[in-house]
Amino acid sequence: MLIIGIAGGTGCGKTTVVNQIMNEFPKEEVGVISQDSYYNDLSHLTIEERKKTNFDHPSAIDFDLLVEHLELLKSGQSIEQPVYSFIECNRTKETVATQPRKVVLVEGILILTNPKIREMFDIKIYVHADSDERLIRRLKRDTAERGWSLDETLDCYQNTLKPMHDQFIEPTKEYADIIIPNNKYNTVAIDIVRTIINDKLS
Ligand SMILES: Nc1ncnc2c1ncn2[C@@H]1O[C@H](COP(=O)(O)OP(=O)(O)O)[C@@H](O)[C@H]1O
Ligand SMILES: Nc1ccn([C@@H]2O[C@H](COP(=O)(O)O)[C@@H](O)[C@H]2O)c(=O)n1
Repeated sequence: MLIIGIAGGTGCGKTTVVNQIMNEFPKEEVGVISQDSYYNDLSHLTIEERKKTNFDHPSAIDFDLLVEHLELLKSGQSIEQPVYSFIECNRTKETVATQPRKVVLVEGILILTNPKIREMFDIKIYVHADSDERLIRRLKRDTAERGWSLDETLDCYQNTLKPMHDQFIEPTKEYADIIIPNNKYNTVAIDIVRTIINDKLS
C-alpha cells in the first residue's frame, strides 16, 4: 500500500487535487482519509465551547488515532473512519468503513506537522496557493457553505487562520517531496503525480 500525504493551507486546493488524483485511477484502487475526520472528540464540551476551539492548531487533531488507523490499513485491515460535522464542530456517531487500497491519500492542513505521520507517508505533497487566493476561496466557501458573514471569515482569518498557517502549516513545506503550485488549475502536476504513483506501484 502506498500512503500519500497531501498538505497545504486552508483553501489551497487539497480536496480538488485529491479528486483529480482519484480520477486518474480505478475507484477500487484509491481511498481517501481526511484530517477533518480526526479532529479530537469534543463531546464533553457544549457547542458554544466547541466553536471557540482553535481548529488550525496541531493539538486539535487526534494524531494517535490517525496513526493507529494508518497502521491497520497498512496491515491489510479495514478501519471505521470517524465522520466529522462542521455544524456540530464534532465527530458524529456515524463512522465509514474504509478498506485498505493500493493507494491511500491522506489530506489535511496539519498532516505534515506530526513526525510519526510524516514517517508513514511514501510521498509527501504540499499544495501551494498564495494567501490572497486562499482567503478569497475561503470567503466564498464560508459564505456559500457555512453561512458565515464577511466579517466572521475576515476576523477568523486575521486572528487564527493566518497566524496558525504561518506558525505551523507553511513551515511543513520543507518536508514535501513535491510542491504543487495551485493558484491556477495545474494538470501538469497531476500528470506528474500519477506517473510517480504508477512508478512506485510497479
Ligand atoms: N486551482 C484552482 N483555481 C481556482 N479555484 C480553485 C483551485 N483549486 C481549488 N479551487 C477552489 O477553491 C475552493 C477550495 O478548494 P478545496 O480543494 O476545497 O481546498 P482545500 O481542501 O485545500 O481547503 C473550492 O471552491 C475549489 O473549487
Ligand atoms: N469545526 C471546524 C473545523 C475546522 N474548520 C476549518 O477547516 C479548515 C481546514 O479545512 P480545509 O478544507 O480548508 O483545509 C481549517 O482552517 C479550520 O479553520 C472550521 O471552520 N470549523
